[in-house]
Amino acid sequence: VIGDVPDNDTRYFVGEQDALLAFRQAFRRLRDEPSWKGLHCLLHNYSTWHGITCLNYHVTAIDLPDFGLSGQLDDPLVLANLTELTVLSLRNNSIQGAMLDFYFNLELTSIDFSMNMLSGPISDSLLYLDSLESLRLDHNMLNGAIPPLNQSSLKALNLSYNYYLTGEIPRTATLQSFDESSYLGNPGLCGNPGPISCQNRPKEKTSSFSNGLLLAASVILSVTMLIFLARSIRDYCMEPKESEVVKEKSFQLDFSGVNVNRDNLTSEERREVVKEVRKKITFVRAGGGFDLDNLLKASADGLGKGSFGSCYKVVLDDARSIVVKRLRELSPLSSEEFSIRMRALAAMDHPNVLPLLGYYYGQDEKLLFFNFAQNGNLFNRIHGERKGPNRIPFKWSSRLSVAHGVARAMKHLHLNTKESTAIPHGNLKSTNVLLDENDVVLVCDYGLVSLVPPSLAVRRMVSYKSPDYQHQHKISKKTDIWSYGCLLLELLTGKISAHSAPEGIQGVELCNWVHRAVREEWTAEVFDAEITEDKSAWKGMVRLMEIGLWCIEISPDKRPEMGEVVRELEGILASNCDSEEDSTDRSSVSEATPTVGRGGAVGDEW
Ligand SMILES: Nc1ncnc2c1ncn2[C@@H]1O[C@H](COP(=O)(O)OP(=O)(O)OP(=O)(O)O)[C@@H](O)[C@H]1O
Repeated sequence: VIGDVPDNDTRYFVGEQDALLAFRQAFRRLRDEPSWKGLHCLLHNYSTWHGITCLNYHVTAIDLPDFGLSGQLDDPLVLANLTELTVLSLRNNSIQGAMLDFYFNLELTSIDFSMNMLSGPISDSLLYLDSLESLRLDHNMLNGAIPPLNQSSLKALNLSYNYYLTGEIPRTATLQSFDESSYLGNPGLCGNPGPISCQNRPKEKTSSFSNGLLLAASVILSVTMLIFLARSIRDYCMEPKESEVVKEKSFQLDFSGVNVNRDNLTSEERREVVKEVRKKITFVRAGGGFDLDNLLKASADGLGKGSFGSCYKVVLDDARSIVVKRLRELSPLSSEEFSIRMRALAAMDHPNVLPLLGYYYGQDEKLLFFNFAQNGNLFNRIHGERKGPNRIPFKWSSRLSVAHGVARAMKHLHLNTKESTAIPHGNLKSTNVLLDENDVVLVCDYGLVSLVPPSLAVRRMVSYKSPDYQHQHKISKKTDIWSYGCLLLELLTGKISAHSAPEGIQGVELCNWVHRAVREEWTAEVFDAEITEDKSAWKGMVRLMEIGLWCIEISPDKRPEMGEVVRELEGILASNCDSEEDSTDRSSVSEATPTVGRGGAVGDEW
């Protein structure tokens, strides 16, 4: 029914949408398919996308048999976000490469990849599909051993004519219950109920056997890894409180040293544990996933403790660095509520917003996963190593592009925040502005106001306290704009604001200080000495200071919108480029000292 949107309409199933888009990307036929456009299940609860079925606003079926799909799915977890998927039918296409993994598609009842060109082993993930009723993988080129499928739900199986399946058909009740037609056309496969007896197998099958052994070993290994994952997460959740952890500077997520007696768990219990853990970790971005086993094996270094928890850096085996943000003192949120909020955060996709990769929801523990920003935070860039030999000057043009990047991110957050469910940033400050390896700005810690009780949000958020915030205890877009103004003042003056200084660091009443400077017509001293050397940029600096003052107008109504700020900054950037060109010609450099005046943008007296 069109318009039948649930109350929680802020949710935007970006994960599901992304999964389908990534799937589409692999096949030209789908890229050209006119119906695969726009939102799929979210707004209508039915799909206009050919072959896609929705139920309760989730994708439940992909049914594209005989559809001319030719190509390869490079990411085996491409459909991981389709957690409600029950039917996957891609029969009689030309799909190549490895089979998909279904570790996160636990509701699957029917999988049909028959008559494609799949190669490589049959995915072990099938072992975890408790509701699987029908599995058709016939007429492909799959190799290796058959995983020991034993779900009683499985009523139809066809693995015939893959040619390269090897080893003995596992003696599980389920696999033994099918007749030989399920296994025909695999000369390396032996044992009941297949057509070839293991005794009669030719000698050269040793290699196949060892392949089988290897595969069986890898199945066991991966199950073992998953049990570690489950136990590690459980043990991780019982780690000392974050204050102790941060004090230690680092801690180990690896519990492989702990004497885990895996034999204590029946296979049924193992599967339960693994399923539970998998259900609790959700990746919200296609391609944003990472190997969880790796995550738990790596050691984690404490990055610091903030208002809502602590951050840890974890370096994965593939050298990728992940940040785990461990949240505390949240509102009591059900898994569903938490996931709606997470998906709202994930939907805030912008090149200057640090993307959420995924999250973990446990009873006592909530974790968010992000990429690590290599060049640290803006606070350290402005104030770090000030007098030390390692200080790299933070030039005007870099500061201006940081100001621009933050403004773009804030504009995006504001435009994509519905008034009714308002999630403004809420906590903009220099430690929440990160720089990646190319110095691209990534604003982080946005939207957390939606996760904490209002009383706590009021006490802990809005780092640079605006007068309206102090009086009314209301967090709004206008308090964000105030914070942005303070951030500009910090960037321009190089002074630490008392309101946003990390614990143990002294700061000044920055807004008052700048207003005094303006009132008393101080000149260049108001700016950080590191940038005033570049005299060609003074005009831009003055203009940026004026924008900062505009943002910290006492009356919220007089503060600009972020869109206006972005426009103003783009004006400065354009003239900055001009003056950089001109500055090669010394004659055009003004020698006048800058004076911050009250431009048209600045109104109220202080
Ligand atoms: N993805 C990231 N990459 C690099 N550093 C990060 C990342 N996320 C957070 N940090 C850094 O980790 C430290 C701790 O962050 P955290 O968010 O816990 O606290 P905070 O930003 O100081 O305060 P608050 O919680 O009030 O925002 C900060 O110095 C922050 O800049």
